Formats: sequence, structure tokens, C-alpha cells
Amino acid sequence: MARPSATPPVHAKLGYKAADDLLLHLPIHYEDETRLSRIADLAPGRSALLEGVVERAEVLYRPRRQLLVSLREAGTEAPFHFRMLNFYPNQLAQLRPGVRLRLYGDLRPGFFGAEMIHPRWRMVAEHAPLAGALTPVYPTVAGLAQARIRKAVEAVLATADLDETLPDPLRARLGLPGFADALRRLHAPGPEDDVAGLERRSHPAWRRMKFDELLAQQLSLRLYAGQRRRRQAPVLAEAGLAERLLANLPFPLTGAQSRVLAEIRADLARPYPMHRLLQGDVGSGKTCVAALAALVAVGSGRQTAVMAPTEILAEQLYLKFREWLVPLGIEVVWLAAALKGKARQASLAALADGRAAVAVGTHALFQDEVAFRDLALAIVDEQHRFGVEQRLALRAKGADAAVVPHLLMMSATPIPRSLAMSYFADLDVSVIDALPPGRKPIATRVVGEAKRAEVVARLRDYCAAGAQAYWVCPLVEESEKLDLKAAIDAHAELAAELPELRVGLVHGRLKADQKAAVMAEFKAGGLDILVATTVIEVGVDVANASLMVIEHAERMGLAQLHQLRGRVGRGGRESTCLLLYAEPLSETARRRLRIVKDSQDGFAIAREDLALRGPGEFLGARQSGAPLLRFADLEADLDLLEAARSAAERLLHDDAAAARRHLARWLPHGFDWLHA
Ligand SMILES: Nc1ncnc2c1ncn2[C@@H]1O[C@H](COP(=O)(O)OP(=O)(O)OP(=O)(O)O)[C@@H](O)[C@H]1O
Repeated sequence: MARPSATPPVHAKLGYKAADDLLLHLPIHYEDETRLSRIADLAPGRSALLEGVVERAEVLYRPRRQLLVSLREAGTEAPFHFRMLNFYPNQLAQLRPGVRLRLYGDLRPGFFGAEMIHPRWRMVAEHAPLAGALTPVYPTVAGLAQARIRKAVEAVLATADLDETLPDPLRARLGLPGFADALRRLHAPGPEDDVAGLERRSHPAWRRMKFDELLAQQLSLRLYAGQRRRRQAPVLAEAGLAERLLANLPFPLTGAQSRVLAEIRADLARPYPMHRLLQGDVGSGKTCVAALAALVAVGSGRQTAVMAPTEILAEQLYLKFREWLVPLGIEVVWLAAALKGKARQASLAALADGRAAVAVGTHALFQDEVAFRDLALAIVDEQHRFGVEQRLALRAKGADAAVVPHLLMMSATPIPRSLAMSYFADLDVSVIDALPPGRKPIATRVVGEAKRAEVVARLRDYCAAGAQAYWVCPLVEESEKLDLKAAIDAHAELAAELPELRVGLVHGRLKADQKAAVMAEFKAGGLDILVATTVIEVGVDVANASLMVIEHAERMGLAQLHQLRGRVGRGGRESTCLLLYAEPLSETARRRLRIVKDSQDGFAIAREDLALRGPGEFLGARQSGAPLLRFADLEADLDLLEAARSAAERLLHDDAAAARRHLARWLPHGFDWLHA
């Protein structure tokens, strides 16, 4: 009977667009049916193929209903058994005495001696031939049998075009097998192949796949870079205003800041859009460099938009930009969702007619009703927290659709080089790798919650000596409500325990002006202690705050702890950060906290965090919903990534047609998320 036409084909069931996509649907492991094992030679726990003749098959009812089959291997005395806990009556009927079976499964010690539970079995004739290749086991979905996937993959392998896209010398240099060869080996390795290497993904055939994937990514990044260079952006080269701010600043730029500013200025002076990530550890002076960049745009008679993912961060940027730009006679407007009525209309009007040269705000900046007269530069802070569409929307705000604004992204989450190289579409990266002089290291302690009373006593002494402190409440990932409750409770407790001190509270649910009022009060010294949810993570700048207590530090990411801690240590005082943890603390959790305690280097901490949590945390990959890479692992395969990077350049130059074929194979349906 024909299968109903509604049944989707195998590739669709697995989530692929085309049957050819199955070529790269690679096995997760293999079953070896190329040789028969003898039960006497097998250690328990190993999977193997056995053969035997059925002696008896009976249904037992204790301890539960099951089918027990006894078989005898040729030349042995004792029978062995297999059990089926689910079976059909016709299976029972097939298992007549004298029937010869081959079984594949795990052998384990059982009540009657060695046995298999739920092996795969089939009836065979005597001396039936063995499989010529290992049997691949593929990732699958519910209701899709391995046999169907195997068949579909075999069909595609037989018909698809497996031509070689890499030049021979390159393959030889990297020790990589040919594409067709590698693919056949992965889908159907022979008995002589290194199966362990295939399963561990270290086999040359696997390395070939990983290299190809990375190469495709690098090629697409390069093509994208080429496209960008063909787009038009305003040339911004008037530095007079920036020079005036430099003269006004109470400090000289650090060497690192000057170098990075020069890189940005060179980009802005080009007629195609900048696409640059400005990285620097917390407090390294990124915002200051960004403000100078904005002034280059403003000096050229154009507008700048500055955007942060949360209102509190945006407000901090707004305050800094005002402090630096307003004395130069520049109008800076504020725009966030909470801004309503007349104030909102005034901001919108000032942007539309160009009176305001700079707008600072949140996501509200890229709503449809926001029109710039002449947007030339978009600065996006902590960009990895924005979704791809949001970033694109801001870029589309240039007044003339043919002219694209320059894009400067800032991040205090240091992104390891391998990630930056691989994930971001053609991204130039500038790193501020030194802190301004005079910063003191922050003494960090890891303290059990049982010592909370001592911590509170310490807080009292600190504040009595004129210092200010943050008390940061746990992050409860899934629930803003719980976050809020924790902060409100901590605030009430501290206020009761320390009646002589002024304790303030700030959290994400406060209205923008309320938040701003609390922050301003803390900054002005009107509060001794600020209880906060993690909203203060980045960008908050209060020089007199020199103690930070972080509750439930064990729940937070390492990079996040480091960023939080960076809120102190900004003034002349010795600063301290206490990481409070709740018992019991696992060994891993203890190790993680120790990493933050022992290092002040954001990059080193980020590397550890990457190893522990995976790249999604850095890159907002969750927002994009697309996996970063299917096969290659950015940390483990760094050598391949480097090789792919240089090979991409060569291939485009030497054999553009091969490069195109390579891309068509690996990214047949585009990869747009990568290009944002
Ligand atoms: N070269 C410098 N010398 C001394 N102080 C500086 C220098 N550059 C910036 N600062 C000061 O250091 C503090 C942090 O600078 P800025 O806000 O630019 O850093 P950031 O990297 O954006 O920090 P954050 O991690 O807080 O976002 C600010 O108070 C700023 O005035």
C-alpha cells in the first residue's frame, strides 16, 4: 500500500529544507555488525553482534509481563538469553525453536547469566553474510526510525554531487581527506576504520567536515565584508569638537584609549559603514571613547544615536554624555518607553528637526515614530543583549536609505578572539586593554551565608567611615518578580538592622524617574547603602562606592560577577567585594567563585565562563535561535578556525568558483542571522 502522501519526507521530519541537506546529517555513533562476537569473549557492557539458535521463548508474568528467549550459540553448552519488555504477538510467533537469530545490543549480567535486554534482532539463514560497513546511528526525532534515515541518506549519497571544493595543496597541508571520501567514511565506515576517532569526532574525516563548515562561515563573512564596502556611509572627519572635549576632560586618555579612538576615527572617515566592536573591561573608559566618536559625527553636522539594552544602563550613558557634551553646547535628548506625553514629543521633535545632535535611550530609539534628520552613527552598548532585528532596525534609521549609518558596538563582556572571529559578520574589533591609572585592585572574598551577621557588621563600619556600599540581590533568571521580592526583602532587613544608615533600593520595576532619583541620591552621597537587583550590572559609576556585597553569588555567571564587582574600585579608596553564597556549595560552584576571587582580568574570567557555560551567554545566540556552528567547536578547533580564516582569503582570490560551490554546499539556504 502506498504511504499516505501527508507523511513528510525524512529530511523535513529532521527539520531540513531539502533532501540534499541529509548529506551533512552525520551519525552520532556506530554499531558494528561487520563481525560476529562469541559470548565467551565479551565483557559485559559492550555492544556486539551475536548469533544463536532459539531454544525456547516464553512469556513470564513476574516481576512484570515480559518475553524471555533462550538461545544457544554454536558449539556452546549453556544457553544465553534476551528479554523484551514490550513485544507483539507476531514476534512471539516468529521465535520458534530452531530459528536462527542475529542480535545486536549490550550484554549484561542477568539472573540466568549473560543477557541482552531489547536487542535489535532479526532472523537469518546459516552463514548469512555480515555487513560490509559499520551501521550509523543518526540523531533523530520521535517516530522516525533509524532504518528510514539510513535509507534516505544512502539515496542522497548515491545521487548528490560530492565534488571537491578544496585545492589539493591546501588539503595536503592540513592533512584532510577529500570531501567525498570523508563523507562516505562518516556515513559508512569500514571495519578497518578508527571508530573511536569517528565517535570522538577527532578522525580526519570529522576534521574535514569541521574545516569545511568554518571555511564556509569565513567565506560568507568575507563576502559580506565586500558588500559592506560597496555600501555608502557619511564621511565623518571633523574632529574639532572631539578635540575640545579632550581638552576639557580632567584626565588624559590612556594609550589604549587613544589607539582605539584613532581606529574608530579612521573608520568614520571612510565612505562605507564602520562595523566595529569596542571591547574593554569594566571601567576601562569605553564610554569616554564613544562620546569622542559621537563628537566627530556631531562636528560633521550629523546625528548620533546611543542605545543600551536596559533603562538603567541607558540612563547612565545619558548622564555621562550630558556631562561631556552639554558644556560644548550640544543638545542630548533622552528616549525610553517610559518617556510619555510632552517630554516625548519634545525629544522626537528635536531629533526630527536636527536640533538634538545626540539621542540616548533604550529599544524605544528604533520605534517607527522615531525619525532622525541625519543619523550618521549608531552606538550600541552591550550589543549581545539585543536581538538581531533590533540591531538592524537602528541601522535602517538613516534618513537616506542608500546611506547606512556607521555602527559602533561596545561590550564590557570580553569576547574571546575565537568567538569574535567566527561569530560576528566581518567585525573589526578594538580592545581597550589597560585601565586608567590609579585604579586599585578590588579585594574579593568568598563568604558563606552563615556569616551574614558579620558581613552586616562590616558594612556598618565601612559606612561609618564615610564609604558607600552596594548590596546586590540574587538573579533569579526566570522571574523578574522573584528578583524584585528578594531585593525588597533585603532592603527591609538591612534598613531594620542598620537604622543609623540610609538604605536605598533600586530595581527594574521602578519608573525611570524614580530610578534616576535613587541613583542620583546615591551618587550625591545621600544614601549609604544601595540595595539593587542586577540592573546595576554595567555602566553605573559612583566613585565613592567601595564595598559591594553580592548575595547568592553562586547563581551568577562569572563574567557577570566581574562586571558587578567593577562598580566599585573607581575612587581613591581600597575596595572590597564580598561574594555571599548559600550552602551547600558544590565543588564546581566553589571553583567558579574562586576564579573571580583570584583574577581581576575580565578576559581570563570570560574564558573560564565560556568553558563553563558555552558561547550562547556571550553572543545572545539564544535570541537568534540559530546554533552557532553544527560541527566545529570554537575552543577545541581553534587551529582549524585559523586555517579556515586564511584559506578563505586565498580561495576567494584563486578560485572564486570553488568558493561559491563551497558556500552553496554549506550554506545553501543563506545564513542571514550571521550577517547582522
Ligand atoms: N583616561 C582616563 N583616566 C582617568 N579616568 C578615566 C579615563 N577614562 C575614563 N575615565 C573615568 O573612568 C570611569 C569609567 O569610564 P567610562 O565610563 O568611559 O568607562 P566604561 O568602560 O564605559 O565603563 P563601564 O564599565 O562603567 O561601562 C569614568 O568615571 C571616567 O570618567
